[in-house]
Amino acid sequence: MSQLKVFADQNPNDALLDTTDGAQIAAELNRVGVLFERWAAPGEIADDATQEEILALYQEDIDRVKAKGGYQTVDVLHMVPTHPDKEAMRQKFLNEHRHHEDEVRFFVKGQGLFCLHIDDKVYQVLCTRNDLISVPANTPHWFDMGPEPEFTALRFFDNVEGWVPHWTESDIAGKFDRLDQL
Ligand SMILES: CSCCC(=O)/C(O)=C/O
Ligand SMILES: [Fe+2]
Ligand code: NI
Repeated sequence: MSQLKVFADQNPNDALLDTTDGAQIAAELNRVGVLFERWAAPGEIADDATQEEILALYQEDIDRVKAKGGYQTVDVLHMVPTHPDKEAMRQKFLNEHRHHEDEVRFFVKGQGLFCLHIDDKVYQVLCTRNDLISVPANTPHWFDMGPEPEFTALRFFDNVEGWVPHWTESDIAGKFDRLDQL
C-alpha cells in the first residue's frame, strides 16, 4: 500500500504525518510541488512481459505525461532480488542527489521508497503498483529499493542521456529509516 511519512529533517525519529490515504498523499505532496497520481490498472501483466509490451499497455498514459511535461524518452527499469548488481545499485540511489530534470517514475509492479528533502522537511513516499510520482528538477532526494528489490518502473526523461545524478555530499540519507525498516 502507498504511504507518506513527513519528518522535520533534523528529527528522523518522529513522523509529523503518517498516512496511507491516496488523496491525502497527493494533496500533501502537491503542496510542495510534487505530483502524485494513482492510475487504474490496465489489466494483468504477465511476469515475462517484454518492455515493448509494457510500454504498449500504458501508451495512452505515457503520451499524456510526455506531452504535459515535454519528456522525450521513456524506459523500463526492471529490478529483481536475483539481480547481480542489486547492492551496488541500491547504494548508488541511497546517496542524496539532484537531477537537472524532473524525476518522473511510474510503478508498473513492486515498490520503492522515495525520500524528498524539501525545505526543512523529509517526505518519505512509499510508491507501490500503479503510483506515478513526479519530483521537480533540482529537488534533493534519495531512493531505497530495499535489500531484496522487486519493481518494474517507467522512467521519463527530458534528455537522451537518461539518468544523470548530481550528488549533494550530504549524509542525511543515512539518518532516516530504509525500506526494510518501515
Ligand atoms: C524507480 S526508478 C530508480 C530510481 C531513480 O531513478 C532515482 O533517480 C532515484 O532517485
Ligand atoms: Fe533520483
Ligand atoms: Ni549539476
